[in-house]
Amino acid sequence: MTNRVHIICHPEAGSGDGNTILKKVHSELDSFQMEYITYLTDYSTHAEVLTEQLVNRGHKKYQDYLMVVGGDGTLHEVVQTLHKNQADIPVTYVPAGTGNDFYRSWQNGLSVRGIIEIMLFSEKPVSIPIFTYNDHITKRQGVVLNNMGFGFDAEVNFRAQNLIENSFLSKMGLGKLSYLLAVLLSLNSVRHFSVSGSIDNHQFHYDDVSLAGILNSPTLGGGINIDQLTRPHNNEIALVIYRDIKLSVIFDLFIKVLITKKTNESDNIDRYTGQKLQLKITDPIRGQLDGEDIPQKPVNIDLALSSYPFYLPN
Ligand SMILES: Nc1ncnc2c1ncn2[C@@H]1O[C@H](COP(=O)(O)OP(=O)(O)OP(=O)(O)O)[C@@H](O)[C@H]1O
Repeated sequence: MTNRVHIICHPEAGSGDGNTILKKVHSELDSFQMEYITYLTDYSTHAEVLTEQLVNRGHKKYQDYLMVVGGDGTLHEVVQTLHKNQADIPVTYVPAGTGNDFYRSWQNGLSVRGIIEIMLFSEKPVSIPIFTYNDHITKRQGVVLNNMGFGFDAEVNFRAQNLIENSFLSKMGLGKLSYLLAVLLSLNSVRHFSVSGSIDNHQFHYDDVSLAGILNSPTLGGGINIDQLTRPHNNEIALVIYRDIKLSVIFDLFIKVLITKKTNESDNIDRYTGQKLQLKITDPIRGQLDGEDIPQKPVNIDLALSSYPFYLPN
C-alpha cells in the first residue's frame, strides 16, 4: 500500500518559482488527503545527498512516492543518484526551473494537479529512454535525461546561468529571455574544435566543429530546438554536429534553428543516431549536462541507451 509522498524541492529554482510551486503541490496533495514530507535543498548537490538518504532509509520497501519540485538540474541530481544506487524508484517531476526541458518533452501542458493525478492514478510508471555515460577523463559515471553538449550550446548555457543569477532579467521574472540574450552574446566567441568517435559501428571525424550535441530531448535552454528530428520517444542517442560555422552561415543557421525550425535543411549540420556513442574532443572545451555547466576540459566519453521509470502521461 502506497502512503506518503517524499518531495525533494529546490526552493530557489526558476528564480524562486520553486517555493511558489511547492505551495501549490502541498495544497493539491491536501485535496487528495495525501501525506507528504518535504526536503528543501540548501546547496548545490544537496538533492543527491537527500536522495541517497531516502534510498538508504529503505524508501523502496515502503513504496512511497518520490517527487521532485525544481529545475532540470535538480531532477538530474535525483535520478543520477537513484540510478547510481540501482534503485528503480519511479520519479514524479513538477517543473519549477527556468528551462524545464524535461517537462517540455514529456509533460507539456500538464498542470500541477494533472501531474499529481497521473502519479496517484496511473496503473504503473512509464519507462522512458535516458542515456548512461562513462567519462574517461573525470572518471565520472552518470545519466543524461535531456541532453549533453560541448561547444556553443554549453557557452550559451554558461552565459545564461550567469545572466539568470546576476541580472535584472531574473529580478523581473524574465529568466527565460536570458537564453536568447546568451545566444546573441555568445555569437562573437564561437569556438572551432575537432571531434572524433563512433556511433554504433560508424566512425566519424571532423576538423571544424562548433557544437556537438548529444540529444534525448529535442530542446535545450527552455525550448531552443537545435535538432528538429529528435523526439522524446525515438529511443535512440542522437548526435548533432554543427560544423564549418563561418560568419556567412550564422544568419542562415539562426533562421533555421529559431524561426523556420528546419535544421535538417542546413548544410552545416550532420546528424547520427544509434544505441552507443563514443566521443573524443582533444581541445579543452566547455560542456553542459542537462543544463548544468561542465568546466572546460578535453572530452573522452562513452554513452549508452538506458531507461528509467517516471510517472508520466502514456
Ligand atoms: N539551495 C540551493 N542553493 C544553490 N544551488 C542549489 C540549491 N539547491 C539546488 N541547487 C543547485 O542549483 C542547480 C540548478 O537548479 P535547478 O535546475 O533546480 O533550477 P534552475 O536552474 O532554475 O532550472 P533549469 O535547470 O530548469 O533551468 C542544481 O543543479 C542544484 O545543484
